[in-house]
Amino acid sequence: MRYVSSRGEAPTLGFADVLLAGLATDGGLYVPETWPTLSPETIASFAGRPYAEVALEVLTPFVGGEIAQADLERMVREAYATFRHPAVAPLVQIGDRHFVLELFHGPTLAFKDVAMQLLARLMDHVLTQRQRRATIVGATSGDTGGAAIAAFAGSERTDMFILFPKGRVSPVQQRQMTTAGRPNVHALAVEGTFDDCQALVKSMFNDAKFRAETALSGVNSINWARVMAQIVYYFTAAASVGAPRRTVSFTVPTGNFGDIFAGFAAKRMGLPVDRLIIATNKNDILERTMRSGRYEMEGVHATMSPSMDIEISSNFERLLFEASGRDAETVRRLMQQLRQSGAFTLPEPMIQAIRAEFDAGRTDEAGTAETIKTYLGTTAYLLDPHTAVGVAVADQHMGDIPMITLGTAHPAKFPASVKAACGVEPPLPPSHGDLMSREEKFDVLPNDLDAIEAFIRERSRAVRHGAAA
Ligand SMILES: Cc1ncc(COP(=O)(O)O)c(C=O)c1O
Ligand SMILES: N[C@@H](CCOP(=O)(O)O)C(=O)O
Repeated sequence: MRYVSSRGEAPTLGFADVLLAGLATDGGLYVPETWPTLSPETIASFAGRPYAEVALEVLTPFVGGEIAQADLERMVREAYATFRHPAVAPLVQIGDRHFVLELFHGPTLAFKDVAMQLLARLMDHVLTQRQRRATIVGATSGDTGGAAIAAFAGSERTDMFILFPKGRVSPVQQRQMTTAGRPNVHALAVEGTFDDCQALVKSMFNDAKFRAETALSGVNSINWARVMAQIVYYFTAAASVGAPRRTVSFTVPTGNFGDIFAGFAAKRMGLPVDRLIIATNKNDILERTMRSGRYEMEGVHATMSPSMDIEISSNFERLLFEASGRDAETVRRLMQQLRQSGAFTLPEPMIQAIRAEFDAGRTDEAGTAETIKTYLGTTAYLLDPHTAVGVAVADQHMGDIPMITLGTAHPAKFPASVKAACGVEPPLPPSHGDLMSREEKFDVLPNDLDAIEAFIRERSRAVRHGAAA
């Protein structure tokens, strides 16, 4: 399996290089050169099978033989053994044909653990084989950071720097990043929004000297391996409600478009998916794009679903590549317009191609709170605010086909918002023990590329020096 960049000007790479590269050198995102497919019999066989077994089957074609099968199998098994639920990603029925796919039973209570637990093992494996180290940078609106720090803390081959928007994550999310107490992980509170943090990360990748000098790598969903690992649960969920015999739809609480793009990938691989529904909060740029065909930034609003407070939805670029018939020149042009003017208009055939497979909906703060309260009252099911956005939008799109809404976070990550919505304050699971009383350690930095690069250079030198001493 080879991977190509959505902007068409970076070298074609194999899996291990894509894993370490993060962003392509032309600023684009890697996608598989061709989509592997799974037969209906294989998909049917996934029902009731252990999650790790299904993961191995879905992931193997993407790895393309670059990691020995026995090693891949061991890493997959170990990654999913960290989950508290034996099914890893169980389905819970909340309506006649409506299910929530609970993706929050991993170490940090959000869907990011599903990919991050595997990504850390894959990266360590490849770095060990190559006798090298990497500096990992990541931007987070709350969940990616904690999941990455939990997965990489103590890794001897990586120094990790996570940029989060100061004051815009929940206290639980912040503490998951700031209390790890490991010398190789660093939480940086940036004076800005998630989009600023993500732009800083992309600028570091586009700074060729810094990238080479620090052996830069990334763990956001710009890294193909993140999206790849997220494809698996679309198969397990659909198979357990009758696929491929039955078609299903998915509603996905969306921000950076990584999770829903994984659903698109599952469909390309042969999963019978009817609609992929983009659910947005007040930050509704994708919902507006679906209506008008114009992607236009207006500024980010802080909401009770903070992990979705995003306007530059990175993985939308992967969809643009597909919807343009893999026309990298068109993608480059649209991305340049976005950089220059904060907007672009999709050519009509592209927006039509997207509308053929995707729908979109939004809900505001009142709608999110109302959904939490209603579902607690009618089904005794407690939603986190992100999943609630998904459930509210799914309810706008219910038809005869089973609907699976992705449950992206545990309500205990957002206790204040959940309590305000329904009066119940969800407790943290025992695995989180003393999280709220541990000592926090983080640095506050300006939204300034030079300052952040200087900080990273200085800190990773100090860590390496300390390790050598
Ligand atoms: C809890 C939660 N829900 C939904 C999202 C949106 O997912 P994506 O960015 O893959 O669209 C995120 C952040 O990514 C998240 O942390
Ligand atoms: N919502 C995310 C934002 C980063 O998304 P990613 O999937 O690209 O890592 C978060 O919680 O950090």
